[in-house]
Amino acid sequence: MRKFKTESKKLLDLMINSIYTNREIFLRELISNASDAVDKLYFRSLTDSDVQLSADELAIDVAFDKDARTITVSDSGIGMNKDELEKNLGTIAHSGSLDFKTENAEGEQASAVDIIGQFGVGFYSAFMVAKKVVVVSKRYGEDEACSWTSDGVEGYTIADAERENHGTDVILYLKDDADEDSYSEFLSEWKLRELIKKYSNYVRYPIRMEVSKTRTLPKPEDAGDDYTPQHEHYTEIETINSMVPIWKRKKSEVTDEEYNEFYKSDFHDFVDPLRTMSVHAEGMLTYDALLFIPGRQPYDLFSPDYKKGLALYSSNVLIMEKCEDLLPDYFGFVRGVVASEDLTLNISRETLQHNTQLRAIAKKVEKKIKSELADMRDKDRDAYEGFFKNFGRNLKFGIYSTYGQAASTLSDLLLFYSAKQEKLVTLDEYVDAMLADQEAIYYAAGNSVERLAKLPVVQSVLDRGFDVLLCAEDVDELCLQSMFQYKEKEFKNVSGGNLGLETEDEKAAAEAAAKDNEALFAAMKDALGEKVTKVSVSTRLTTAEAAPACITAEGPVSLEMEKLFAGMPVPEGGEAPRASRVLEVNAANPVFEVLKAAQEAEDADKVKLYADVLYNQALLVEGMPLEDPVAFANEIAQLMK
Ligand SMILES: Nc1ncnc2c1ncn2[C@@H]1O[C@H](COP(=O)(O)OP(=O)(O)OP(=O)(O)O)[C@@H](O)[C@H]1O
Repeated sequence: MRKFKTESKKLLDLMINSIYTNREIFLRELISNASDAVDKLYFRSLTDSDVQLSADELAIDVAFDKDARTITVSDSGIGMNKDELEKNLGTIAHSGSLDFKTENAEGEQASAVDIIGQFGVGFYSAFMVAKKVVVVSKRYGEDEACSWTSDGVEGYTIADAERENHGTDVILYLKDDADEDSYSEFLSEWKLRELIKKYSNYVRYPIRMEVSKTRTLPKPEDAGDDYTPQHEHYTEIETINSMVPIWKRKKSEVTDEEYNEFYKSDFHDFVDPLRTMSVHAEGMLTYDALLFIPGRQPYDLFSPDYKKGLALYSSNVLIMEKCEDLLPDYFGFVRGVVASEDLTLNISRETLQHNTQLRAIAKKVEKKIKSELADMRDKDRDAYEGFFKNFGRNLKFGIYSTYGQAASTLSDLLLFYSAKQEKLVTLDEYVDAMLADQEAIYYAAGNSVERLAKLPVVQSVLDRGFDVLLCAEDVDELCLQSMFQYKEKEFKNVSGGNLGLETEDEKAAAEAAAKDNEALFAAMKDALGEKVTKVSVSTRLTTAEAAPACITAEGPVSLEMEKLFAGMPVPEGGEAPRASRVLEVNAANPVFEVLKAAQEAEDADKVKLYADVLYNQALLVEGMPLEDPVAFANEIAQLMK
């Protein structure tokens, strides 16, 4: 069989320029290699009693030199000799680390190490930012040090070198700044610290860097009253990473305080999380997850800039800052971390090869969040109401945007304001409190609970003993309508078509009033024209005390939805959907007698005037805009004359 030939120059170019989308990951890759090298030596110390290591040897150092434009990553790990430099860095896609892992997979101590490398390409990412890379290395237990130098284009040279102790220095000579590409940004303490924190915070060995600090000098004894405190700058070696991932620790051993601090620092919040959840799963896929429900609503939650997702770690190295696939949209407010050693990464470590793994984790994560919320709803109602105030909208929108599909997960988490109980209730609580003969779940939609509570149509349902959910958020009605029903009880808008709540007597009375006053209703419909589809006798306003008239909507578009659609952009040539409005007249209210009298007197102008006034009043009560407020004001003035 013939062997494939490779154009190594082209392959290298491909490695450097096509694999990664984000060049700042070069530091992550070099630190991961250093960590692997330390890990290998640590492994030796566990399996060979002649190998004794000091704590200092189990560390990684990062340094930079602004003038020389270099960044150096050093470790006191296993190191490489000439042959290894040739094999590992001279062969693209050869991973000495993968070999190590495979060779030692069976050993007793295998679980003590956490080797990150597997593809044999990460090192070359250095050439995204460096025009030259020099590696100086000395293999543990050997006397000679050697170096490997390359410009990442033509090839590499290997030579003898000096290094006191075992380990490796990787020295990057940064590229020159070009118009749009600045490499100098990496030559700063602040930037390197940020990158270490972001990608390598949980690497198990300390990553140290010299940092500059300021301190106040002690006040001299002979200082006078006018002494102003003096400061001095100094440098100090500091460990930048926090090393132990909090999600790897047993829940019982971590204090709430520690979880809260972790949440606030890693997710940039200044308020403690409302709830913290931890998941540890073993089996086909072993992983840990640490999830937080924020204690406040992020200011950009509903802006297009908000990105949902959980941080994804593999072998303690950050793979994705926000892995969207781990969270459904409706739980997009949850922050947290998923960490697993079992993920099949793609070569750039930017994504996974198998989405089935993500799907399996996402399913578990969703279940966990749901059960946590249900638990809070049942055991800590105050906290839950606080949560719902912040994120209830996400849940309602989740039901609407999935056309009701998410209702099976979310509907029992919803809260609505009950007009009868004057507090927030769940749908279960509403259904449990339903009267024996109640067939539907009644709701009213508008823009404030207080206003809705006063609506005649709401009062008429309450008067019959039925509770009404007062829905004051724009998404409420869309959410209820996409669910259609809850526990086989249909949702019904109290200002929708006939609710069928009237008694036989009321029905008969309404029919009689309609029959006796056909001409009056025809005249009123005539007067109102296209504004209404019908003027009829109300079967919901049936007492003298109830309002003289109300507006209801027949058909699928409710009055509240009409308002909502009116605020949305309409496609060209289209028209915003309108509700079919019905003016319902209360035949028991004294006003009806006045109407009848005007009709009997054949005073068409008066009938028109009254119809207009009643219609506009009903619109006002509903919170609907008047089509012609000036005309309405004139009509009222006319009545007063
Ligand atoms: N600091 C180091 N000390 C010792 N060996 C190293 C060091 N850096 C790299 N190597 C060797 O070079 C090999 C290639 O490194 P490279 O970063 O390209 O790939 P990798 O780490 O094996 O895999 P991946 O592409 O998944 O990161 C490593 O497997 C390791 O054997």
